[in-house]
Amino acid sequence: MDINGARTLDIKRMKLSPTDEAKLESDNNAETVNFEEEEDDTNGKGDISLVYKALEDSPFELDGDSAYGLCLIAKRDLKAGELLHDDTPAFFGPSADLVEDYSTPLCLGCCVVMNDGNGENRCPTCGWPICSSDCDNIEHHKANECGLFVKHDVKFPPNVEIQPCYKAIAIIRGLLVKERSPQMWEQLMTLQWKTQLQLTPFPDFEEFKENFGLPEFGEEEDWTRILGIINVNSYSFQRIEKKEGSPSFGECLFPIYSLMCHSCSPNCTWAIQYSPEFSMKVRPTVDIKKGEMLSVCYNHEFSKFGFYKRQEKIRERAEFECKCRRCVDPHDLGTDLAAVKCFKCKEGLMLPEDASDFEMDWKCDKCSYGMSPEFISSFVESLYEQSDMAEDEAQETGEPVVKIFEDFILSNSNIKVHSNHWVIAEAAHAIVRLQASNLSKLKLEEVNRFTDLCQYLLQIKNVIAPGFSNERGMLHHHLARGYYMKVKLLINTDALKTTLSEEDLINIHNVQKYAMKFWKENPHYESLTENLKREPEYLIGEAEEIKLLLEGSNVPK
Ligand SMILES: C[S@@+](CC[C@H](N)C(=O)[O-])C[C@H]1O[C@@H](n2cnc3c(N)ncnc32)[C@H](O)[C@@H]1O
Repeated sequence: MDINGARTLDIKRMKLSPTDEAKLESDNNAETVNFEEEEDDTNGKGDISLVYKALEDSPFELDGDSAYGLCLIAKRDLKAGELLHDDTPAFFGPSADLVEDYSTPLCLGCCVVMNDGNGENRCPTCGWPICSSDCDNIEHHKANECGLFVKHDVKFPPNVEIQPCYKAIAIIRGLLVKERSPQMWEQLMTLQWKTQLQLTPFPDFEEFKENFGLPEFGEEEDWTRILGIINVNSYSFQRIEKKEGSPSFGECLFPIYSLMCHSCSPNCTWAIQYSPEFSMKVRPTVDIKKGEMLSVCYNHEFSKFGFYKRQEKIRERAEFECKCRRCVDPHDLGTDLAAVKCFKCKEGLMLPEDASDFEMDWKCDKCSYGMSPEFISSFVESLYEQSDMAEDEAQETGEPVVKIFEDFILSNSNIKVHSNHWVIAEAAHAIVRLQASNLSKLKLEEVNRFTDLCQYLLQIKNVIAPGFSNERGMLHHHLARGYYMKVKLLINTDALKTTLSEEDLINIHNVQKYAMKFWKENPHYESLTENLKREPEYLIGEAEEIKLLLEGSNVPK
């Protein structure tokens, strides 16, 4: 369950007029050359002493690394699960990536999509979308663009497309930090604002400012700098729901956690709290030794892929080459999430020898047969598409979707790809998600298959998302609920005592306890909708029943 969407790092492209796009296209090469010739100003020229000062009381400090740039390292040994420093955003803004047009605007206060019959609600002062009277007085709106829009008579909707319009709200709030808090501005100016690969050119802001209605506001250089800082550093949230059915989409710039680096097998987990003001919480998922770098996974979506596709995504969308310990290993830390079966001998496994060489042929470890990465990539892509069509296939054929996923696993696992290959793991995950919402209706053999799949996924996550990670926590939750259903079914057929020993029941209770601990200490918990909060409540009741059973009572019924 990915509550917070992703670290933004998914470069948001400002849509420019066609003329500008063409101009940027032709300027692009020249720009790259200039960029290389320029002295390296990737991290800006703010006052770094302010960063040191801001970190004085925290259990981590600033460090530098040749592969990662600035990063945070532990000042003392950190314990798995301990809550680190809460960071409040220097500014945030609604993110319109998933919104189509101005008819369902985003609230400038809480970033909720106004699709609940409140699409016409406006701020009484500036006339821009505000969902309710609760949001009228939100400081981030009132003290920022609200007055500016009144002063310059900027009306909603402005004469620009919806995505850049909302991006401009975040940029304007960032620019206003310069006047409202010069110290924070200096601190922000130390942040990285250009990506390593620099695939997306910066827009020419002059025309945009004109169309938006703020031709005189802010220097173009500062607009560019703040957009760059947002693109490289902001964390986005996509699924925190203020109320059921009305999701919020936004991105926040955190002055401290912007310095944390990414890992595809991280040692910390993060969450953005919806209220009071989008604070960010970070916890180590494993014990971290003094001097070790803290890392989070910027985008959980990427983590599921094997090394090749994952790196491709990170390069494309975050514009850097990931140097984490998982990405430098073609074996994905021994899980072999990307390994395919040899096309020739059908026995060996194919992977490249060097994960950092994207053009290297993949070689069979038994017969040395080689294939190009492009071929392997399109082969894997077509397998994934096949499993991705399961829902459509189920609708067309009337076959249960779980069966279609099962057949997919059966015909590909250990036949065309490694049994841990990410396309297989994804199909297994799809089954777990589908069956989890249907557990009380499953037969014993289906429940057994469900718990087997949870364990299969756990053996992968134990390596790539170790410790107290969200992924392992959720899998323990599903496993615990599956075990409980099994106990219940066995009791109903009077087969409990002959099937499960007392030791088995103790193990089941331990899994329940682990899952409850995951919920209790989960930084995502407060952000869950009421609906999702019911899940841990079921678990607590079920754990109580297993405990009573262990003590000799005759529950559950
Ligand atoms: C949010 S910033 C982190 C702080 C940044 N290193 C700095 O110097 O300010 C994200 C950037 O850090 C670098 N980075 C973070 N994680 C990395 C990783 N796993 N491998 C390589 N570079 C990484 C990339 O340049 C990325 O665009």
